Amino acid sequence: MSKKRSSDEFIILVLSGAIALGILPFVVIRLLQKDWVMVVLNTFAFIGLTTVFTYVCLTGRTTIARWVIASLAVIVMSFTVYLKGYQNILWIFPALTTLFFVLTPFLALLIAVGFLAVIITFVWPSMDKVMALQFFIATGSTMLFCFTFSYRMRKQQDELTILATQDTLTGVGNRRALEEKLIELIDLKKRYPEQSASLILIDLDEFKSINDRFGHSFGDKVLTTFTNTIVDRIRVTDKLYRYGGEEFVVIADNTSQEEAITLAESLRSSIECITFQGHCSLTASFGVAQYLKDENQWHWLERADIALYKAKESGRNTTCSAPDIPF
Ligand SMILES: Nc1nc2c(ncn2[C@@H]2O[C@H](COP(=O)(O)OP(=O)(O)OP(=O)(O)O)[C@@H](O)[C@H]2O)c(=O)[nH]1
Repeated sequence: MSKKRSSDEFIILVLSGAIALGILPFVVIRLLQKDWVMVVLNTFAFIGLTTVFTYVCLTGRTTIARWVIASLAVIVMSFTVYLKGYQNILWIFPALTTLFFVLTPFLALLIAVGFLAVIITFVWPSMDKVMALQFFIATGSTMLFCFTFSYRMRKQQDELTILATQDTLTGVGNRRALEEKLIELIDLKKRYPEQSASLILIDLDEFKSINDRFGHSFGDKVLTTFTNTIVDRIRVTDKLYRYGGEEFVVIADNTSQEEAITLAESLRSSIECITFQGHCSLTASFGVAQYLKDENQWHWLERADIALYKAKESGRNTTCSAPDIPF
């Protein structure tokens, strides 16, 4: 089955693959010229980059790969300019650009400035004033363009991630974020089956009547007050998600069924205490389900939903436990 690659993996694969292919002709040329030091240096870069390419291809991991590419770019280019002098200065431009592709903008800028400082010490004696000016303007503008581009791209990426995973009204995680978190958590439970995790499905009681009596925007305010109350009460490691209109899920990692019921009961009491300018009070029903070995996220949610249904049937403003139906 073919695996969809992330844009991160794609960038690293293109960079490592393209630079390795670009270096290969120079390994051959330096061999023919019997320039052994350059043969070793270029072969080192070629092997490093093909190793990165293969590693990312097989594992999909990019963190180490980013650092290897950045280190190779800086080390190999510094040695090349040191050995070959000013005639090889052109190569520092792809090296500078690479830094901004693989590292965060500020880190790339810091390393790029250090890298250029090293290069300048090597080429300074062979530069006249005009050449030096050309060098500063060309490298400075390259860094400025790369930094601006990379900074904007990262900001947009962060904004898109928030848009895709956050509920716009309440600011808690949305259904998509919930599904991603459940898949990640189930993967973790498969590796560490001795650790528990529980889901608390929460549904506000008679919320339609709040909307009908006080209006939709008042209903919106009730929803945000409710989520703020829950977020304040749960641990930082627990997370709240909006599952649907007035339905929410708390994921409590490392929490057994009994502990989750205690948590749900304390959340239920906190919600009961909220009053809205004397207009109305709020209650909610809770369904609690501890993760069962081998079940998937849908089965887990379905069991929590059965418990929630039981809570609604028992008269609302109560907490019920999910049945242990094996998957
Ligand atoms: N204000 C507001 N209302 C919403 C939002 N999303 C869903 N709702 C409303 O939530 C109400 C849910 O109504 P029902 O599904 O009948 O549930 P309920 O009235 O809470 O009754 P029970 O769940 O049986 O206790 C509907 O009136 C929806 O319009 C929202 O983002 N803002």
